[in-house]
Amino acid sequence: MSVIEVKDLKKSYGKKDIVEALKGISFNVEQNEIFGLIGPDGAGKTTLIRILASLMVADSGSATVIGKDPKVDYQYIRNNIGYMPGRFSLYEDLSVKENLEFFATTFGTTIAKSYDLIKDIYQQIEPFNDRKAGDLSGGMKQKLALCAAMIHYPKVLFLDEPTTGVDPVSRKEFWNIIKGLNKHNITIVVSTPYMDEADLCDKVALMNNGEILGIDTPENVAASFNKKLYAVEVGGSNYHLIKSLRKYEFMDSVFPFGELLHYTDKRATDIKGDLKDFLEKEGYKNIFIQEIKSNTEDVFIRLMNAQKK
Ligand SMILES: Nc1ncnc2c1ncn2[C@@H]1O[C@H](COP(=O)(O)OP(=O)(O)OP(=O)(O)O)[C@@H](O)[C@H]1O
Repeated sequence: MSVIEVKDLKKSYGKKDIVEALKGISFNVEQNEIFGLIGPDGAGKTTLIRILASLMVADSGSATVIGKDPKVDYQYIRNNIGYMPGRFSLYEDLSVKENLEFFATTFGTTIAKSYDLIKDIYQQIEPFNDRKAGDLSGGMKQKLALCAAMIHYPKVLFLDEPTTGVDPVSRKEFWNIIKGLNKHNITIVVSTPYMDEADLCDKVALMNNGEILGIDTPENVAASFNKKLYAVEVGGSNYHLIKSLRKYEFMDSVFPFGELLHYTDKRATDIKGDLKDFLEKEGYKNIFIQEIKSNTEDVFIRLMNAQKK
């Protein structure tokens, strides 16, 4: 049996202007997996996590978490899962230690009893034990929130965008922590809008607009891009370059990717020479074209474009 089983889950908001936040989502999460919900703002990640954490009820479909229905056995679910919401939800005017003691008491436990589980993270914030939570840095706040979410030895952890707005170094540290939780037999569902974090998960669901566009290991997702992909650069305005490439009769797709453009062609052959000729005729100089490996973001953009059609 999977730790989480979700089947055709639907949820809408509003009465007049209805927003379909989840349009029939299905997936399973296995024991000890780090399962990533990857998608932009509004994809439905928070709604999904809140339903699974028993904080919201779905309109239809079914879900089980550790074998229980969050709608029915919500007390059991709440006692056995950890939930870290997207926005900092601890008491800003309580100190680090007071916050943790508060959450420990709520679950009938103590910091000492949970120390083995939280120690790797807690040791990083312990020097600030007496500091008010509101005065911690963004990264420290996240670590405190994670400790609080784990204080009762949960079997499943739901982390809703834990790294959003956190600096890159803290983001990396946070992921090291998440990876380290594996040894404690904790199954983790983590949502993120950052595509590069997909590679850190065991399995990912690519979400957009209330739908799952694909579920697989990050390696298989990246490999599912079944076209030759090229990086194109001319050392000038990407805006004009996109406009030129969109005129090219063999253009299949083109989109900005950092400083470069990512381009696919309707032909399966190596088109570097032809494309360079075309761009030269368009008046470009210093043309750089290289075949590259696709990543999760390339696949995501392709799937989103297909979803729009
Ligand atoms: N309480 C609400 N009332 C009306 N619409 C809502 C409500 N909560 C969410 N929505 C809408 O439902 C959709 C899914 O939102 P949700 O918060 O689940 O997505 P998300 O992927 O977590 O994105 P975000 O990072 O923006 O929270 C969005 O269109 C959002 O505007």
